[in-house]
Amino acid sequence: MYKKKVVVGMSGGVDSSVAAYLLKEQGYDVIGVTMQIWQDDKDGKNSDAGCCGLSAVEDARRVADKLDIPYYVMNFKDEFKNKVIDYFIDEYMKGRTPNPCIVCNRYIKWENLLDKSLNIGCDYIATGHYARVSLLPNGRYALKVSKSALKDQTYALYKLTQKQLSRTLMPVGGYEKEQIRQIARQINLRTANKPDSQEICFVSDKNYAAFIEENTGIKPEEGSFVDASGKVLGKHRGISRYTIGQRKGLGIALGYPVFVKEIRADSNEVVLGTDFDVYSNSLTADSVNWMSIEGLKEGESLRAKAKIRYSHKGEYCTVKADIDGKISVSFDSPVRAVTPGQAVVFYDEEGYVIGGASILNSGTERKVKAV
Ligand SMILES: Nc1ncnc2c1ncn2[C@@H]1O[C@H](COP(=O)(O)OP(=O)(O)OP(=O)(O)O)[C@@H](O)[C@H]1O
Repeated sequence: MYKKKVVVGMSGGVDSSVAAYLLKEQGYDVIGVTMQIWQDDKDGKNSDAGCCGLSAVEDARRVADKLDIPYYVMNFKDEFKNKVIDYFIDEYMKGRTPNPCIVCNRYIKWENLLDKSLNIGCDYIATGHYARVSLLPNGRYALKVSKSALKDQTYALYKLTQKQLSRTLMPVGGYEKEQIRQIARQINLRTANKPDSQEICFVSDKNYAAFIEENTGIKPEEGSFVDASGKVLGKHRGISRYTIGQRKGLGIALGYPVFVKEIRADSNEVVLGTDFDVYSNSLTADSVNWMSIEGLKEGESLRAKAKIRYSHKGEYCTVKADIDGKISVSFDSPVRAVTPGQAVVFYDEEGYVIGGASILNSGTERKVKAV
C-alpha cells in the first residue's frame, strides 16, 4: 500500500522530535530534515548558535536514528540571508521592529523546504509548531489556535498561503506541551527535556544593534530623544536599539517614567511619552494575507479578535479594507504599543486565523485608556 510521504522539519527540539514520531505512528513515510539557515561561523566562535548549530543537528540525527527514519541536513543559508537577515536589518534601519520568524516560516520553512520536498516526490511537510491546520466548509485552508493554552504559534504562521497549508501537517497542535514532553519521555527521546528555543534564533544576546553593526559595518547613529512637541529631551544611541513601548535601557532620567512612543527614521528621532501615550485605538496595516476568507473588498469590514504581537492576549476590533490593499483596524478598547513592522493577526470566535497583515502605523486619536 502507498504510504504518504512527509518531510518533517527537525530543529533538534522536543516538539519536532515528537511530530516525527506521531506521524510515523499514523502510518506516514517520514523523512527528517534539519535546515541549516544561520551559523555565524566566520571565526568559529558561534558554530553551535541557533536552532541549527552542531548540537541541534546531532540531537535531530540521533532522534531520527531512534525512530528509524532517513535524515538529511539541507543548506538554506543563502536563502535565509537574502530573505530573512536582510529584511531584519532593513526593518531596524527604517525604525521598525521586524518579526523574522514570520518571514522565515513563509519563505524558508515553507517556500524552500516545501518546494524541495514536493520535487523529491513528498506529499507534505510537517513541523512541531503548536497550531492546527483545517480545511473549512468554504473550501479554504486555515490555521486554528493550538489545543495548548500555554503555547500557540499561529501568530507567526499567518503568512502561509493556501497551497502551503494544503501540504502542511502540524501534529503537535492537538496536544498540550506537557503531553508532548511526556510522549518524548515515554519513548526515551534525548530531546524530551530540552528547553524551548529562544526568541530570535540568530541573535543570541538580544543585542540587535550589535548584530546589525557586525553584519553591515554600519554603526548605530546617535540622535535625539524628543517629546511629542519636538522638544529635545536627550540623546539616544541609535534607533535600532529601541522599540515601541520600551522603558528599560533608555538611559534617560526625567523624574517620571517615560516610554518609546514613536521612532522617526527620517529625522533619526525617538519620541518619548508617558505610559498613557503608548496606547492607541487603531492602526493601519498592509501586505495582507487572508486565510479563512478569500478577502475583503474595498470598504467592506469584519469583526475579529486581533493580536498585535506574539504574546498579546488579543483585543476585539473592526477591520476595514481601504484603498491600495491596506486595512485599518479600530479596537474596542485601546491597545498598548502598536509597533510598526510587527504583525496584526485576526481570529474568529472559534480560533481560526482569518488573516493578518504587517503594521504600518498606529492611529492618532485615542479614547480613554482601559483600566
Ligand atoms: N533549522 C530547522 N530545520 C528544520 N526545521 C526547523 C528548524 N527550525 C525550526 N524548525 C521547525 O519549526 C518548528 C517550530 O520551530 P521553533 O523554533 O518555534 O521551535 P520550538 O517550538 O522550540 O520546537 P522544537 O521543540 O521542535 O525546537 C519546529 O518544531 C520544527 O519543526
